[in-house]
Amino acid sequence: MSKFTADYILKMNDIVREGDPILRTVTKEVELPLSKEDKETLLCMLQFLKNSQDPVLSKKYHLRGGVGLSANQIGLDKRMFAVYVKDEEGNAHEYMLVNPKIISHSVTKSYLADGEGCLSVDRPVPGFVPRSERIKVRAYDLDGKEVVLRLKGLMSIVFQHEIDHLNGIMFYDHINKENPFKLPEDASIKS
Ligand SMILES: O=CN(O)C[C@@H](CC1CCCC1)C(=O)N1NCCC[C@H]1C(=O)Nc1ccccn1
Ligand code: NI
Repeated sequence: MSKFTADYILKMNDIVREGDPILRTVTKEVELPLSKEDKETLLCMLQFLKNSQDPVLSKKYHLRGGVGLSANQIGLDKRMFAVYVKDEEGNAHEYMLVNPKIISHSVTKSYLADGEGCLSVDRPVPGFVPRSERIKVRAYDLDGKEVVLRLKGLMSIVFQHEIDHLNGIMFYDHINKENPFKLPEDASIKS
């Protein structure tokens, strides 16, 4: 069994930082049906995100708040990620998915108004990160069942950030070098 069992409390020192080659790796597809080990790792990753957004636990464990986490960010060459996002109404949306593929996307772009950060990047990198405004994703859940998700808004951006990680892409790869705050005409800004 790997270190990342369901009851293992993931901390910031378990998260690899830029410079580690695993972050520039195109991660390997995960075998289906999911092994017990891979299921436990995903549960551990989701718990980290929940802890990181909990006012008490994030302080107790010194966690930076995170809404998504990819397996290569904890050093695993596996095509899987977890997402935990609370929406404006306070409803939580959680996902633990493997072998994701963006099967279609909008021409229109969107950006986070404050740019993006990354738990694997210990420095601010200013600039807009252009992303597809809407995406359709096919992936597999913990039971190995195929899921197709149509995403927009913040969730679409989070999924693109995580799927980028699984392809060895960092958010700042998308920032315009000449003018980091360049906006094409058809962009909508998400705050
Ligand atoms: O690969 C995964 N990561 O690197 C964790 C990242 C993933 C998000 C970055 C932009 C889209 C996905 C993460 O969550 N953060 N990045 C660094 C610290 C802040 C935090 C964050 O952006 N939080 C947030 C954003 C919008 C709304 C609410 N909270
Ligand atoms: Ni990241």
